[in-house]
Amino acid sequence: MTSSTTAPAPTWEAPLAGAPLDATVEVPGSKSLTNRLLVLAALADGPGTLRGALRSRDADLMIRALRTMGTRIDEGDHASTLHVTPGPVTGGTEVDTGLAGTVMRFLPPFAALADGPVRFDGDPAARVRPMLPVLAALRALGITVHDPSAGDPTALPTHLPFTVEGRGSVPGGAVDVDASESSQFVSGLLLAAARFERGLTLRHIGATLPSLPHIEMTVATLRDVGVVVDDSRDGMWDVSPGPITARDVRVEPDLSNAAPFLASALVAGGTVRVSGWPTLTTQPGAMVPELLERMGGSYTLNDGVLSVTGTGAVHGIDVDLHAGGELAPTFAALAALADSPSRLRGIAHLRGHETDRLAALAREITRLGGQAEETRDGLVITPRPLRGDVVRTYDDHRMATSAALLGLRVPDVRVENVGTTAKTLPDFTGMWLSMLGSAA
Ligand SMILES: O=C(O)C1=C[C@@H](OP(=O)(O)O)[C@@H](O)[C@H](O)C1
Ligand SMILES: C=C(OP(=O)(O)O)C(=O)O
Repeated sequence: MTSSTTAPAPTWEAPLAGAPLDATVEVPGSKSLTNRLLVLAALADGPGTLRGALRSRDADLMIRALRTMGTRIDEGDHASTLHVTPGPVTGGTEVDTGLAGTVMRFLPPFAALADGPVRFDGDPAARVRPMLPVLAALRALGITVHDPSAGDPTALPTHLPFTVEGRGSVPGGAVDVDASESSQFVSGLLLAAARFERGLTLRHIGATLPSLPHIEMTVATLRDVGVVVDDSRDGMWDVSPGPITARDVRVEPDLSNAAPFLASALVAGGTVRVSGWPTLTTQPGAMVPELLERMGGSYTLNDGVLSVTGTGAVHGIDVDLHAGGELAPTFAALAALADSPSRLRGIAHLRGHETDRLAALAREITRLGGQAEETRDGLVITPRPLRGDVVRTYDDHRMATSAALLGLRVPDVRVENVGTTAKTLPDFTGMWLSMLGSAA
């Protein structure tokens, strides 16, 4: 008898926490900072260096894309040290965005500076992520953006794939953008704007603006390299034309990637520490300690070491995560393990993330026997006794890490395609196991 059944995808058995935790975790560099600093280094007035940079799929896609557009990037003694030598931005090339929002949204404005066409494409899952606002802004600035392989090659593409026809310079000026689906539309335009002849006056015209800390991160990284940015009016940014100063910078650890590790202390009890925690940061992960405290943990920050301690009790929360949507999968998993209902609000834009995260979280929590419902702009999660099953991850690194968090308490959670964590954290399973290995 022949069978056309394909073998089930291998799954990773999420380990149960056998005892309270006592672990210190070293989290690699921030994805958001690494990919901003790489873009700015590639546009700078001389060679610069990133230290403690993230090396993961998203960062490596950014490195490859910048190299293909004329930037030289060499590894130093350590893979996380990157020496960046800018060159003229070259076209006649292709950029693979993978599933990286930072690559697909930050690089089209950069490619507008190229001396020829730059074709963008990515993973199948990337082809449904929103792109129109940034492409419409480029077109309004006089840049041709089109898909030569489309039925109407002059139409403005709404999604990947597309081609940006660089002409060697961008006049710049004033433009509107609707960034209600992603702050990355604003960040991408601002990052290249100092190299536009007249700079850029950008106005957000949408009803809501998610991920403000990430826009503040863009403005702060621009100011750090000498770019003049006026953000004194709400929803408006004015970037003056001028040089971008080459620098030698250290990248902060990724606080959003620290979140599932710190949250483990609440689920398993005990203490989890993350070293290198900045006292001042624009990362939305800065919200994590206070949110964990509201859910039953306690924390201290001493000499750059953040320690979160839990008792195993997790309380429900009503929280607006508009400013830090990328934290939602971690908090949804915690909510499913809590002793009272939770509401996560302000995160409608998660429907355009790596996957439709609201649908994916509701579906997977329900699959384990939990109760999770989508609302217009978030999730309502009512704790129920959970049972093990395969958790689908939909190419989403944060679906995988949140499934691991559930697996600390729910026996027999098997995580489909845990390798998807390589998007931002290539050694996730090793780090997770060593956190548990040091259980008291
Ligand atoms: O600019 C950035 O580095 C990011 C901005 C946010 O995007 P959205 O505003 O699309 O949520 C965030 O979720 C993403 O992980 C990283
Ligand atoms: C939304 C995320 O990623 P991206 O940068 O691909 O948008 C994320 O990391 O949670």
